[in-house]
Amino acid sequence: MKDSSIGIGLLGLGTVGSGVYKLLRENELQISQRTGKRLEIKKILERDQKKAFSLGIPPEVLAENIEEILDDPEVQIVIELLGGIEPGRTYIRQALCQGKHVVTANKDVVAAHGRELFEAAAAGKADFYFEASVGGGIPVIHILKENLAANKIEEVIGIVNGTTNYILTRMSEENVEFSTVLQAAQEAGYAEADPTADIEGDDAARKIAILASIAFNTRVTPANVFAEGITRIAPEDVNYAQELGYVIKLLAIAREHNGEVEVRVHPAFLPQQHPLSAVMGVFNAIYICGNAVGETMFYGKGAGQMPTASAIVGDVMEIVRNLESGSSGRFPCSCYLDKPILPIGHIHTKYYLRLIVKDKPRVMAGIAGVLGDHQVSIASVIQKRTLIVKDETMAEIVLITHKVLEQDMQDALAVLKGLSTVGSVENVIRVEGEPKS
Ligand SMILES: NC(=O)C1=CN([C@@H]2O[C@H](COP(=O)(O)OP(=O)(O)OC[C@H]3O[C@@H](n4cnc5c(N)ncnc54)[C@H](OP(=O)(O)O)[C@@H]3O)[C@@H](O)[C@H]2O)C=CC1
Ligand SMILES: N[C@@H](CC=O)C(=O)O
Ligand code: NA
Repeated sequence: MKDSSIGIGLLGLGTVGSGVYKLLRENELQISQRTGKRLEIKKILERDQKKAFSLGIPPEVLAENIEEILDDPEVQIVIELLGGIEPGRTYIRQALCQGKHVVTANKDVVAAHGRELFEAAAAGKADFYFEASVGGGIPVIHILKENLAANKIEEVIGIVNGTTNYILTRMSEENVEFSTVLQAAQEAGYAEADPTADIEGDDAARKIAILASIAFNTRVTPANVFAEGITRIAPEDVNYAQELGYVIKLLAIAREHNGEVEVRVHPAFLPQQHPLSAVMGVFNAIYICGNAVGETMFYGKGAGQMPTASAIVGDVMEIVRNLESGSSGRFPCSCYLDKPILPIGHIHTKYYLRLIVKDKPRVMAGIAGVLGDHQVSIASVIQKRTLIVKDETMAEIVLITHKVLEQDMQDALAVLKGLSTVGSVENVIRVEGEPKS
């Protein structure tokens, strides 16, 4: 009789790993009914043994080292939830080369070392699934790889970092200090071990690199992605956005233009009527436009123990079904092309500028002159606040520009910062779309 169980090796028993352990136990009957197999965690690699004890895991399940898992013939599936690049990358590669199937949530590793690991999966005729690496519980990887595979994908725009969306939501709804909200996100288990990756945009950059690679069938790595985080966002910017009919979101944007791939992560003014504007808190959403399907959007919790565990166990169950049907390793190295990446200086977009300038005659004319010299045309101006800086009366100026080449905007800003009449350029935020008039 065919073995009725599938052996699993679990690497990491932290936020997500413990969630996977709990989900496999809580939904054991449903999972076995849907796969025809009992999923059994044979070994766990976790250096903080208190986490195992708190879950009532018997000591004999804890592996002394990775070899106990990689060399165990009863371990058919390895779940990597250690975080960071090493040793996860090495363990994943070793498992795949040995023909063990792997599931991970590790976007750092998948984004930076995908090519190497897909080649290892092909060599080992093993499945390598990473649904949890982007959008947490949202099945966006499966949707792009399978359900939307018939489309020429035109653009992917995502709110793909739960920590920063949670921070921006609370800043706009409660006017809470950035540091207070970041601490709350860490306590909730949303943030990375090093939250800099979240707030500086690097986590979102890894995720859009993965999505763009699949959507445009090309290799995009985090090094290709222009990334800017949310640390410069001030309450004034949130209020001006609201007044102008926008919200501020950390957007991950990927488009293909005539064979070139545009891929960037930065805070953006998004019209309040855009579907992504309604995405609040730790929720993520990925808006995908394909030439056949048109506009679609997928929404759910992008971080957190159980939503992420849901994606992990879903991948494990798909691997079990593949084992049963003899279709493991179906995605050998996809024929990824190497399409050129559009340099950030070549994008055309609108900008929000917030400047502190001397409150004197002809100052505005001077600023308009510099912008005009760099083909930057002003669409609207707000000046309603003055403040005293070093005993001098200054005015806060907010400008929205028409679309302009990024390089021209950056050149203009360099000149503006040198003007004696400009106290400071407080913030520059790209604008995506038009608010409803
Ligand atoms: N948290 C979330 O909502 C989401 C997380 N992810 C990804 O999932 C992965 C896991 O995240 P998360 O569970 O939050 O991270 P945690 O830091 O909570 O868990 C990682 C666990 O692995 C342990 N560990 C790390 N390195 C080793 C090692 N070399 N040997 C043994 N144990 C080790 C850690 O121990 P110690 O505590 O001692 O470091 C910790 O217990 C990451 O790649 C993350 O990016 C993806 C989507 C959502
Ligand atoms: N720190 C990440 C966790 C999920 O990938 C986030 O906040 O989205
Ligand atoms: Na996902």
